[in-house]
This record gives sequence, structure tokens and C-alpha cells, in this order.
Amino acid sequence: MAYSWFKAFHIVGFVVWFAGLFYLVRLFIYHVEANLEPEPARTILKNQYQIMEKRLYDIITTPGLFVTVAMAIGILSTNMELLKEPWLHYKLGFVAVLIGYHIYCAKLMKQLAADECKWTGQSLRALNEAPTLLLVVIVMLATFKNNLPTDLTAWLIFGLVIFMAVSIQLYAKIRRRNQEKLTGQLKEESGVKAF
Ligand code: HEM
Repeated sequence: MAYSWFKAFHIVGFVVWFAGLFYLVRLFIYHVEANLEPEPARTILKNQYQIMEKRLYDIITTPGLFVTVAMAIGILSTNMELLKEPWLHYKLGFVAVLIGYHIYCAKLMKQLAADECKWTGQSLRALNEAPTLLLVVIVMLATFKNNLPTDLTAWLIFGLVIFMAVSIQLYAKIRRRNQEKLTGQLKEESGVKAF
């Protein structure tokens, strides 16, 4: 019974953790792109994003990490034999990368607050795909364990995930380009009218 409780809240924990990580880097994108706005909108937006990022990190994302890890320790305490499983060792490797990403997000948040962030909106969009790949791999390992499928279906699903990530990036690029064109046109038109 304890095992099921721990597992249920292990799943709740990582859903919260990932929701936080995905939204956090989206806020970073808006934060960086606020630099393109004229004053006073730029300062107002950047201050607002800074507050939202800190709250999201402290109140949602980091507690999500702690609940996930605490519940995992709970699961392991009910069956220590799990610690000998090779799939768990691989999973722990990917979770370590995920924790590294989580810590790097805190660094980015500080750089953004100090106006020292070198990342562009486009590169942050690409960075935001990293947890998607980790999510897929970790959930696959937790589900299939030592029998991770390597057949055609598995490769097709993996390809589909990569395809979706690339399509989202391309769609965002096209949409931004169209928006820039429209803004340019509107500026030109208002310039002609003023003249
Ligand atoms: C310190 C980090 C973690 C440890 C030590 C850990 C360990 C475990 C263990 C021991 C189980 C039970 C497996 C079994 O009953 O055979 C489990 C289940 C599970 N874990 Fe984790 N986990 C960690 C992080 C994560 C993360 C970050 C995710 C998601 C991205 C995740 C997804 C899952 C899922 C979906 C299950 C349920 C699998 C099933 O139904 O058997 N875990 N985890």
C-alpha cells in the first residue's frame, strides 16, 4: 500500500516539476524579448517577468523536484532490490542531467535579473525542448524498465517526438517573421500618415 502512495505522489511530483520547468523557460523567452519593447513597457514587463520567474521557481518548480525525489526514496525504501536494477541506474543518470538543467535555470534567472543574459529568444526556445527529450526517455525507462523497446515502432515514436519539437521551432520562427513584417508595415503606414 505504501508503495502505491509513494508512486502516485512520485508521478504528481514530476508532473508539477516539469510544468514548472516548461513554463519557466517560456517566461525567460518573454523576458528576453521584452528588450525589443519601447520604454516604459520594457522596464514594466521585465520587472513583472522577474517576479513571476522567482515565484514559479521557488513555489512550484523546486518543490516539484523535492516531492519527486522524496517519493522516489519512499518507493525505494519499500523495495531496496530496485537499487540493483540497471534501468534505474540509467534513469538516475538522466535525472542527474535534469537536475543540472534545473540548477542552470536558476543561473539564467539571476543573469536575466541582472540584465546579463546572453541567450536570444530563439536559442531559449531550442533549450526549452531539452526537458521534453529527458521526459520521454525517463518515462520510457520507468515504464519499460530493462526491456526498453528498440524495434521499428519505438524508433518511429522517437522520430515523431523529434519531428514535433522541430516543427514547433519552425512554426514559432515563421510566426515571428510574419509578426515582424506586420509591425514594419504598420510603422511604415503610420509614418506615411504622419507625413
Ligand atoms: C531521483 C530521481 C528518481 C528516482 C530515484 C526514481 C525512482 C523510481 C522508482 C524506484 C520507481 C518504481 C519502479 C518500480 O516499481 O518498479 C519509479 C517509478 C516511476 N518513475 Fe521515477 N524516479 C526518479 C525520478 C523520476 C522522474 C524525474 C520521472 C519523470 C520524468 C519519473 C517517472 C516515473 C514513472 C512514470 C514511474 C512509474 C513507473 C511504473 O508504473 O512502474 N521518475 N521511479
